[in-house]
Amino acid sequence: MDEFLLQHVGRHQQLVRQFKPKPRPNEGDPVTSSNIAVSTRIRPMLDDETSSGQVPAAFARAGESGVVDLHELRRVVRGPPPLNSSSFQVGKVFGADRSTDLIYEDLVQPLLPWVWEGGIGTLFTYGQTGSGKTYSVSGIERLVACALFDGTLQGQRRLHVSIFELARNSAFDLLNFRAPFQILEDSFGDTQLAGAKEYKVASTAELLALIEQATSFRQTASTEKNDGSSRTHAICRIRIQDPVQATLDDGILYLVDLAGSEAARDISNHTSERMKETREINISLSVLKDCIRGLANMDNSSSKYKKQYIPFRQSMLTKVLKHVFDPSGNRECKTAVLACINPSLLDTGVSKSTLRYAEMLRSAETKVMSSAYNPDVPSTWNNKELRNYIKIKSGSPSISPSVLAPHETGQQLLQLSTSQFLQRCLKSDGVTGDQAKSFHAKFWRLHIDSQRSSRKVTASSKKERSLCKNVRSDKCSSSRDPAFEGKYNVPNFKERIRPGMVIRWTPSAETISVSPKQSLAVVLCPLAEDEAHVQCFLGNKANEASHTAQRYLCGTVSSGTLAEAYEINLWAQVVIDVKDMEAEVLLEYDAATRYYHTTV
Ligand SMILES: Nc1ncnc2c1ncn2[C@@H]1O[C@H](COP(=O)(O)OP(=O)(O)OP(=O)(O)O)[C@@H](O)[C@H]1O
Repeated sequence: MDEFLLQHVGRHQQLVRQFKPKPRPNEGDPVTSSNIAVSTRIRPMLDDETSSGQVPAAFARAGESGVVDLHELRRVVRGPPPLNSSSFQVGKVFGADRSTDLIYEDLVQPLLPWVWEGGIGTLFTYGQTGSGKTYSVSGIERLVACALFDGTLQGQRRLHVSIFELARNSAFDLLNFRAPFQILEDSFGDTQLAGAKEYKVASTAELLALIEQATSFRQTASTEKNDGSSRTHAICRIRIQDPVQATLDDGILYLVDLAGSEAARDISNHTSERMKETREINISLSVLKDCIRGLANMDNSSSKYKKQYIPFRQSMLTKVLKHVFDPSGNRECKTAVLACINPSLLDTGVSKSTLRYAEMLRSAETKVMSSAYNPDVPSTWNNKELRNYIKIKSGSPSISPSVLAPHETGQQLLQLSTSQFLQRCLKSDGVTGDQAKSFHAKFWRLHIDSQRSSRKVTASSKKERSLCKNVRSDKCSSSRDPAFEGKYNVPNFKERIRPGMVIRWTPSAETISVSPKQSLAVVLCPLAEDEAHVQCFLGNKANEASHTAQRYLCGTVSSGTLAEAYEINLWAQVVIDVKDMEAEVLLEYDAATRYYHTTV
């Protein structure tokens, strides 16, 4: 495939120059107060890539913030290869000309006041091998080391640092000659590093010296893509303790540089030992992806009722990142994710997968904002509504809304630990401990009361959401619509209906009670005129009707978390009349996300 792509770089560049992007549907204002910020960095092409004839195929879209365009060339039997373009929406895109300083200012700097005040903040980078994860994290670590001691953050704090790596599902201490240690969950559900060294640091220079020491111990190897490839996940954990209020939770900042995923092409020359190591890395990244999927599928507006299984205990990496993924976690955390992309034409497949997960995480952040405002349900309040409540209901003197909730939503304030909540209240002039406790109790009472009646709310918002999903799938592109068939003299799809074909359909008045919301379905088998139900899938009966059947048993197709991503539910079936079928739809399976996508 590489050879084919390199042979056609000229055509690729010409088609990319002619590419006219379709504007992405307006997804509303960018989310600014959510707990997860997702950005993408497209690194520059490296000299050896350019000299081997590779060209860039991933671009930040000009004029549309947060959109990445990815252009592949598709191999066809006859004729010149066409361009297959996909676009992805993330929070921000940092193109090849953007510096690490800029990424730090945008993604990580906002985490620092948060962890300084006792919150948990995490930055993790992911992406294929050689995509610039270590380059980005090491730059960011240096900037964090400066910012923590430059006096901008107010108040006295004690800082403690551990740096370790995860390899083969075990943990090794990079500040203690790679000594192995245990990662355990304590009875409060918090992750503990049992046996890892933790150093107290009092200056930028001390912190930088520890980071450098850890880097020298980190396990690297040469890969097809990267001479100094990190073959482990490296984690720098900075614990921030307030010596004046020792009973408060410590703030924790995690800076995580993940090992890169390797495509089949990258591992062709691996020894069996390296293959084993690659398998372990891929397993832990796959669990991470399952956790991202779980997080994206979780409905934050009703999380207490719609339990989503997030398998964060299945790998050491996600155990360490438990605070990011555990839906029942008792501390609010903020997470910044940097999805790193190698722009080369040869890497579009893996880049696509990286970007799909970035989109999934972004959909997790948008859901936090999705529930409609209800004055009796604190979890539906945005920051302005929350501040208003604090101003009116916090007693006299009133608690300062900008100190208690500088940027949080109601849902986020509920996730704040009690000690953090009280500590913030006490910063307002004249507010006593009793007043702070009583306001905390009042806020929580309102939340608990709202939960008792929220089952009804959940049911109705579920209905709204599935209607939205319907609108989205109605818009899905059909590559075999009647216009196409007429123009290119292809037999009408209704003459070609066969098992496995995906069709778009509109439920008629009779079928609407069966499945009012489905608009895509996969054909399973024809039904004879008199057959109300399929009786035997293995015998002749179910399938003996001719291909001119008027009704088909079909599996339903539901929308996934991403736009234009679908899941096929063979077990949820519906009988569809041919007259209700509108067009054939081509879906492409993406093994990485385990969703089907409409082909471009
Ligand atoms: N933004 C950038 N500007 C210039 N060079 C970069 C940039 N990002 C990465 N590089 C270079 O690309 C190469 C690969 O980067 P890096 O080692 O950070 O990749 P990685 O994603 O950490 O890879 P792995 O997963 O294999 O560890 C390095 O030589 C690095 O210096």
